[in-house]
Amino acid sequence: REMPQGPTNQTTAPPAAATKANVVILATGGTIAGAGADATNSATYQAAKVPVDKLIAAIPSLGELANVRGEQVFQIASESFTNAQLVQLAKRVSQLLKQNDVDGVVITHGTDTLEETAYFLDLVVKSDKPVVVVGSMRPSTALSADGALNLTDAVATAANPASRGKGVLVTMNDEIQAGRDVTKRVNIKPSAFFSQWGPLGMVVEGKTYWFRAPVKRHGTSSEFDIDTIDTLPEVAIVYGSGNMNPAAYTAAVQGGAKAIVNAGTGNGSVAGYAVDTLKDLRAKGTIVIRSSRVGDGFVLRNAEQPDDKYDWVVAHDLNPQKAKILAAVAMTKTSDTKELQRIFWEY
Ligand SMILES: NC(=O)C[C@H](N)C(=O)O
Repeated sequence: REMPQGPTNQTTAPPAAATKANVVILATGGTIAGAGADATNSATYQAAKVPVDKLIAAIPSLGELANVRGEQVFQIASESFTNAQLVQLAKRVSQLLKQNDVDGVVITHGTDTLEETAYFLDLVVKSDKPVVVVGSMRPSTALSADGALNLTDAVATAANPASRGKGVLVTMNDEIQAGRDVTKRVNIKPSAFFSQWGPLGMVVEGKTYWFRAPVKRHGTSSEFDIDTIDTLPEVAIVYGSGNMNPAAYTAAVQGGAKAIVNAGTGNGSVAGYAVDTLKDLRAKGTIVIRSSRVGDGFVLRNAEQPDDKYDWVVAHDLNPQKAKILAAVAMTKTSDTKELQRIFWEY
């Protein structure tokens, strides 16, 4: 849009560029950078195709919210994210946030594992500056594509000093969610992201509106720091179901897992016929963490299973994929189960 010209309009001119926040957009791929063959292709497309400079250029109004610049970190679909990439991305975020000329960071990301990355950054990036992770459910080539507005909301949130100290945030479908709590709940609609504790706020027409703030440890109050983490231990999730095969637990450990997150039925329960397998693995050193395949609620210690007696850990309200992230981060420091349980209560 054209800005007013000439001396008579000077008092109504937008704020000078120097007063705007500097936001770096780190692009990693995903559907937000996806492209389909036709505008009717909302679900059939290739993720991770459009480079970050093109994403930014497609939304000229971003420049009214902040001084933005892009950096292509990866170009992948998020289901292909590895621990090595998580570490590399977090180190880059940490490095950027230490710069005086960076006020906030936005990360464009596939939605499949967006919740893992957001929680990981929440735990290990020691800064109060806003970090916002964003994706889209439809590629930019589709009718009613959601990426441009989600990215606009992310930049608006990252540029706003009110977003500082609230942990890593996620902007999807007009909402501002806590990176710790949010999870992908629907695999095909723009309203895909949900937190059982509710969104923190909303973004409407480039303005943020806040209603709550996280209480769990994160950012500068976290004991973890990406600057001292180079690798993450292997953690496996084993899914509970009726008539499940306990050999899945053993196979995970044989495959290199140092911890198993049990995506248990109900309140993180374990089939009676599988208990001995898990007790045996724990006796040989594997960390056993009880989470639940049920989306909401939280696993209670010593309910369903005697965790004190078996020396198991409970995942609190973290779903299995979030519990996997916290376990991996925590185990860079300790394999003491009392310490691990403390960490699961606090983060
Ligand atoms: N909507 C998406 O972004 C899904 C895609 N598979 C990804 O996670 O990269």
